[in-house]
Amino acid sequence: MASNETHPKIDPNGQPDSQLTEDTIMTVDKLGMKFGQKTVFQGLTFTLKRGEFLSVLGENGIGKTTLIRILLQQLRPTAGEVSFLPSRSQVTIGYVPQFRNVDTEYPLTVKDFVGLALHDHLTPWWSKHEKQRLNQVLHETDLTRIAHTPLGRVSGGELQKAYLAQALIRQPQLLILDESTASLDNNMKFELLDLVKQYQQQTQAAVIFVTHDLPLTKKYSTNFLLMQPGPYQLGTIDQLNETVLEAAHA
Ligand SMILES: Nc1ncnc2c1ncn2[C@@H]1O[C@H](COP(=O)(O)OP(=O)(O)OP(=O)(O)O)[C@@H](O)[C@H]1O
Repeated sequence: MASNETHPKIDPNGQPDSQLTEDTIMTVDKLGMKFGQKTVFQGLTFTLKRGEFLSVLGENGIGKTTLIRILLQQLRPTAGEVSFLPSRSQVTIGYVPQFRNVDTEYPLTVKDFVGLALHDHLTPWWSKHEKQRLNQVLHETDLTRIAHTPLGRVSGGELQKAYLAQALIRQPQLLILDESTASLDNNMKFELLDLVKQYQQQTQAAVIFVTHDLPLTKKYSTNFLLMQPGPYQLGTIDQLNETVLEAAHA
């Protein structure tokens, strides 16, 4: 777990946390994004450390998914930069999307679906080592029992676990969840995040969790980033109080 001493105090002016440590996995420096004339955010500066669980909060349309798409290099920012340490190629990123229904006729089994993430391209076989890793991740995400069930027949919670298993199979150092618990029932939300936390504790991975869910944020996060129309706020989770949230209408 990252030490609180290296984290910024609540920062209403968006000042950078300049304390790079050997635990730092990512730096975001004066990041800005515009679509045409519309500025989504600007001057976003923070660092992410191994073992940190950062919840990204903020009202609809404030730019949370845009930030994630920049981190995933799906979008190029209009200002500033994101750097990974020691380098982008040495940081594996896992991504769990928002829940979406799968066609009930979707033919792949849970196991085949999770295994898709083993390769960047389709291959007809898996190596012995890959089969072991696949079985291990199915076990860790509690999917062994339904490994041979077609994905179109599983519940919403099981589907999200399958996406999580896909994201974990390459043992990412950074795991990004973009509203991945939305639409799940309460028990399932906690179950999914328990699995995330378990992985994080085993590996010291960093987690970025985009959410509107405050109970989950408070239970699992070490830190928060609150995006809002004025200056954004960063802080440790014990600094996330009602005043901060009310000010942001989050
Ligand atoms: N490709 C795009 N082209 C133009 N505008 C975009 C594009 N992508 C996002 N936007 C706009 O950028 C703003 C931020 O969108 P974004 O999806 O990042 O918000 P969000 O905080 O994730 O919202 P929500 O909580 O509803 O998911 C919105 O006004 C959105 O319409």
